[in-house]
Amino acid sequence: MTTRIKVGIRVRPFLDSEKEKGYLNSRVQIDEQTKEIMIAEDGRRERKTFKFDFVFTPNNNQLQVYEQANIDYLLNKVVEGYHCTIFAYGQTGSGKTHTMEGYEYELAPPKESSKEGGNSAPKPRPKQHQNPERFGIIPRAVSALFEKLKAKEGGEFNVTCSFLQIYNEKIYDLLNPNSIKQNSADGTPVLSQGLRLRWNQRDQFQVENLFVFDCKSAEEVMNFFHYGIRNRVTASHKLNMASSRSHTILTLKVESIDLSTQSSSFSKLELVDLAGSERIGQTGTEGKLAKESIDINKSLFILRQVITTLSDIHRTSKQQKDQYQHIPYRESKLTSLLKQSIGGNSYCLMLACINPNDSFIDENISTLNYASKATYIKNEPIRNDDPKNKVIRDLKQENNRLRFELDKANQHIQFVSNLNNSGNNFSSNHPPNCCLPTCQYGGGAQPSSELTPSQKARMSIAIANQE
Ligand SMILES: Nc1ncnc2c1ncn2[C@@H]1O[C@H](COP(=O)(O)OP(=O)(O)OP(=O)(O)O)[C@@H](O)[C@H]1O
Repeated sequence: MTTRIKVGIRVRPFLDSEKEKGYLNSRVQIDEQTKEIMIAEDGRRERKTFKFDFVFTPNNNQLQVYEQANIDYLLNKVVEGYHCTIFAYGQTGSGKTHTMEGYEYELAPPKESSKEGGNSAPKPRPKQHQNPERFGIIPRAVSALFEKLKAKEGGEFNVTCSFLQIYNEKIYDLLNPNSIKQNSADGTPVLSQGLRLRWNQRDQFQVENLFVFDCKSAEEVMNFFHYGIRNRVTASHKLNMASSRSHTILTLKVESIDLSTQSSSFSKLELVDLAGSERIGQTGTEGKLAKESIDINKSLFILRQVITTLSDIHRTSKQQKDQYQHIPYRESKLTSLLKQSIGGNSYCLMLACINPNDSFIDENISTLNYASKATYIKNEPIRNDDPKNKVIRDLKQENNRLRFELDKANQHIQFVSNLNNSGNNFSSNHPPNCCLPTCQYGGGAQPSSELTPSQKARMSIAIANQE
C-alpha cells in the first residue's frame, strides 16, 4: 500500500517582542476551508497559492494542532506495528520547537567566570514550571501512545526510548552523559567524536552505541526527554531567544506481543525537531554560531534535495523515473536517518512552520515550496512483524503445501489402483491430476465412496489446507 506524506502548515502569531518593534504586516493568507496558503511575492501583484493536507492559523492552539493533524491516527498505526515519523520544518524562529515540544524557555544567568577567567554566554533552558496547555506534539503523543498500548486487549508491549542530536554533522547521544561535555572555559559544550552510523541488512541506517532505555510509562519517557533537552545545543540570536542549533530525534520503539497468536511486531515513533534554516545577516550570528548556521543550512540543503528528487520521481511518468534514481540520502546524517521516513516504509507527517512577518517572505516561500513538493512523496508503509514470525509462517505454509501435494499424489495412486482392481475403463474424460471428491466431470463411478476412513481424513485435511 502506498500513502503520501501528509503535510501541514502552521503560521505562528506575531510575538510580543515583534509587536513592540512594530512588525504587524503579514502577506500570508490562510484559507481553512480549502486548506490553501496564499502569499504575494515581492514586486508581484498576483499571489502564489499552495494547497496542503492541513493548515493552522495563528489562532490555533496546541491541542487543535494535535487533533486536527490527526496524530491519533499515526499513533494507532504505531500500535498496529507500523513506523511513523512526525517532523517539524521551517526557518529559525518559525515555531518548530513550539509545535513539537511547547515548553517555555528562559535565559540561565551567565556562569561565574571559570578558572581560565572567561564568562559563559547566557544559555537558554526550559523553565522549571510549564503550562500543560502549551504542550506540543511530543508530550501529548507520548502520553497518548502509552494509553493506547495499555488499552489494547490480549497483548503485551515493551517500549524503549532513545534521543539523539545531529550537531555540526555529527551524531550525539543526548541521554549519554559522556557524549556531551562542557567546556571548562566558557561552559559551552565540547562534543566528543560523535557516534557512527551503520548500514544494516534491512536497508536502514542505525546509530552505533546509542543508549536505549526501557520505559514502562509516559512519565519515564518524558523524564529522559527532559534530561536530553538540557543537553541539546541551543543558543540565543536575534530571531530566537532559544534557538535549536541541532536536529533532534526522539525515538520510541514499541514491541507488541499478541498473546493469542504468540506473534510480535516492532514499530517506532520518531519525533523530529529540525534546526531552522537561517540567514546569518538576519540572525546576527558570528564566530561559533555562524559556523553552526553554515552546518545547519548544509544538512537542510541535502534534505531539500532529497525532497525535490523524490517529489520529481513521484510526479513524473515511469519512463522518466530512471533519470532521477539517485536520491542523496547518504550525503548527510540527517537524511540517512530519515531514509525510512521520507520515501520509505513509514507513515510520515511534515509540519512546516511559517513566521508571519513580511521580512521573511523569501524564507516563507521557500518553506512553502518544499512543503508543497513533499506532498507528492509516496511512502510504502509495511507492518514490521518480528522476523522470526515470518520464518515460522513461511515454514508452516510450506509444510501445508507439501502435505497437500502428498495427499493429492496418494489419492491419484488410490484412484488408479481402484480402476485397475474394478476393471472399469471410464477414465477417458478425467484430467490426470483431478481431485476426485470435488471432480466436476461426470462419470459412472463414485470413487469417494471407495476411500478408506484414513484416506478421507487426509482428503479433508488437504481440502482444509487448500481453503
Ligand atoms: N504558535 C505559537 N504560538 C505562540 N508562540 C509561538 C508559536 N510558535 C512559536 N512561538 C514562539 O516563537 C518563538 C520561536 O519559536 P521556536 O523556538 O519554536 O522556533 P523554532 O522554529 O524552533 O526556531 P529554531 O529553528 O531557531 O530552533 C518562541 O518564543 C516560541 O514560544
